[in-house]
Amino acid sequence: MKTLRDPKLLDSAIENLEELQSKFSHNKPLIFLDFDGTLAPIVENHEDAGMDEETKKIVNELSNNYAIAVVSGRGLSDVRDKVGLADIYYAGSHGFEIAGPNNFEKDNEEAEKMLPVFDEIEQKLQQELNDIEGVRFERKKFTLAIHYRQVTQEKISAFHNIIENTIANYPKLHKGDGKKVVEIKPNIDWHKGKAVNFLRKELSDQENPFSIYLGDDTTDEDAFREMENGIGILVGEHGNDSYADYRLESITQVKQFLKALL
Ligand SMILES: O=P(O)(O)OC[C@H]1O[C@H](O[C@H]2O[C@H](CO)[C@@H](O)[C@H](O)[C@H]2O)[C@H](O)[C@@H](O)[C@@H]1O
Repeated sequence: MKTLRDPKLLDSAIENLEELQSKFSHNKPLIFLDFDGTLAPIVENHEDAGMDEETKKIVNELSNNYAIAVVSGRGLSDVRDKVGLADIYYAGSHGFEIAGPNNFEKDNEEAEKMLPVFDEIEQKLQQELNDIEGVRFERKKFTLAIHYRQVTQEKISAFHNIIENTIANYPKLHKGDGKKVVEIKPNIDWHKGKAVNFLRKELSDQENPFSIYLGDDTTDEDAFREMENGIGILVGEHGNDSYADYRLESITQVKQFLKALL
């Protein structure tokens, strides 16, 4: 059972590398990687995010030695294009759409039924938020991100109020938060943690394979908390307590850590 802790009290995964590696010395771990804030730096416009050449090379080499999956809030096709590796697994839309090698595909069936509701709320929110400058919509298959990184401080509470009032009329949807983004998701008991547990069965023949999950945002907490046999590593901070076991300060440290696994 994982417990919530102040991230400042978490041990560094880099400074405690030997201790950490000893936990899986006889058992090659599965590796789960979040994308934004973990493999790619957070940038002003969501379209511009990307991995640098060094990170691409490390993830590519890692995929030759380990079973890996990238688990992202981004849409599946978007994150797959940005990572660019054909032979690994991906979970997009916060786990609602999953794909892997040999044409493996698994969309959440309940979420599938909600696509018309997403179309409706997207249109409605676009009209209602039209007067707030800087709002950016990002439609993923099963989730809708509404970015406010470029909204001025004095408009932010109006932004949240409009979304709150609108979503109150849509019981089939619920609202989550991320870094300067509101995410509208299906109101279904499914998230990155459940997607990771599903993938752990796909990626391994073992009953309960050892796994490592690296992530930076509140949505990654679902994966840290649900991890049955493994280590969660929080990258940077998201402003709240964490279920992670270790921390890394930055994407530079993520690269150092992943290189050490090669
Ligand atoms: O689960 P992740 O892979 O971490 O995706 C979470 C969200 O990341 C993206 O938004 C965030 O990164 C943007 C680019 O750096 C930044 O501009 C934005 O403010 C951040 O919230 C992505 O656009 C979302 O769809 C993901 O859900």
